[in-house]
Amino acid sequence: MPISAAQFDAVVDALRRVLPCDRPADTVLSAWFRDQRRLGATDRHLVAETVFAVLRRRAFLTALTQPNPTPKRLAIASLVKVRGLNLRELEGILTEAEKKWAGELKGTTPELTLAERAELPDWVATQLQDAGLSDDELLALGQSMQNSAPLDLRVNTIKARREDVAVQLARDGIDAQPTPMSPFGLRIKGKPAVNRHPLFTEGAFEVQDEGSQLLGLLLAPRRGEMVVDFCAGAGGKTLMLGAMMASSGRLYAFDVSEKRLANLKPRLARSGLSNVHPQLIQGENDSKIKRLAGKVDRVLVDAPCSGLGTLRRNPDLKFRQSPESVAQLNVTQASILAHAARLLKNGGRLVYATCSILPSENDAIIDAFLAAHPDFVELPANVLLAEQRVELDTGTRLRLNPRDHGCDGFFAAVLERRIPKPVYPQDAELDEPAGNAAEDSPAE
Ligand SMILES: C[S@@+](CC[C@H](N)C(=O)[O-])C[C@H]1O[C@@H](n2cnc3c(N)ncnc32)[C@H](O)[C@@H]1O
Repeated sequence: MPISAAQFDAVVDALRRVLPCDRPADTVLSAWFRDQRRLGATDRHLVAETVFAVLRRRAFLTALTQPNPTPKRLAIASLVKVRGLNLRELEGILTEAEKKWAGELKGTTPELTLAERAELPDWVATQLQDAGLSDDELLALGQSMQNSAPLDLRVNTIKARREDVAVQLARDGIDAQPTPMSPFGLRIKGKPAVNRHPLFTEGAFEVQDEGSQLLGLLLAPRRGEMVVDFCAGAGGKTLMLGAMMASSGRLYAFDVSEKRLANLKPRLARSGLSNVHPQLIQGENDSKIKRLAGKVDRVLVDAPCSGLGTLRRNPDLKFRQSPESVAQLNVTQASILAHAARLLKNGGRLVYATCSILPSENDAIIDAFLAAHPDFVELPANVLLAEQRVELDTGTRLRLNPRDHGCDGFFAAVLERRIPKPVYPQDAELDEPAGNAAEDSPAE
């Protein structure tokens, strides 16, 4: 479809705002859209698609537009080389010189390094290669992150059944197929505005990547249990855990961000759950947490991370993360895990998860934790998923990526606390008390 001069100008202006990558691209773009009242839905879609295409293929497009990778030239190169528009479709937009250059682009293939072909920063490619990824694997992983992500829903099982939601959506022209792995998931064809659908406002489903849903299945919280979602954010996973507990027991949603917890409130209201207790904490050392030590059945640590597994949705993270920012995150991740682990009673289960593909945020954190905590053992994720009838075997630790699993890049390890029996009976009282889950509260 041809693109109009106004649409093209909008793309270039939006790119100018987004490309410095000093703030999240989706935040910058949303703010920019708020000021562009004259743009209709089709224009906005085109602008967003083109901006994100440039971010996803920035190394390739930058090489093509040397020595002058301006927002305008990046936009032209993206439309011609990534989207495949022909020059007729750009008629009336380009100057004669730009038309000539765009014509030459058609037959140009720039020389790229392996990391550039994978569209990954050098330091990320190096970490992955050091962890054993071959050139072909690195390339395939990087390329799978260059597509846009599908739209997945998680059906709220306390309000609806997956089959019924799919049928109702189909009646409204939305194609929703069961996700291949998660028993609660639906994958939507295209990008319809599902958050305006009555089933969404009634709380029958939430938007959630299938990979996220698998983390809940690993934790497998049960009715009546005491559960902590340590890094609950806006509650994507909290709501799933609450539904898995059939709205019974107690589910604490901790986070240090007041704003994110505030975003949980309307979602919680829609969900119909009555077992969720959001708690703002000052950090992993907060006294509210200490009061729960040794009393909790299950803890989810969805740790703050680089987000490098979500490059399909947030391609700007490649330019906003660095070895230094990841090193800082590693310190926080290890500290959160160590503090969260103290909450568990004997036999309790903890899932540590990230949406990162970097070994330093994943295996390195778990290996160091296990070496320092002999009272924890690791449970095999593949066996736990098989128990939940999920056909997926990535070994002892869960490792998801868009190339092999069609969902975002996720990592998870499952730990169980096994406090050794005291050798001398008088030592028994030194153990942390098992506590009565439902009656203990961190805040009161
Ligand atoms: C990956 S996000 C969580 C996403 C959320 N679980 C969801 O499913 O929507 C990580 C969260 O950790 C929170 N966080 C950062 N430092 C923390 C800390 N010391 N203790 C608890 N939460 C923390 C951040 O505010 C952020 O909301």
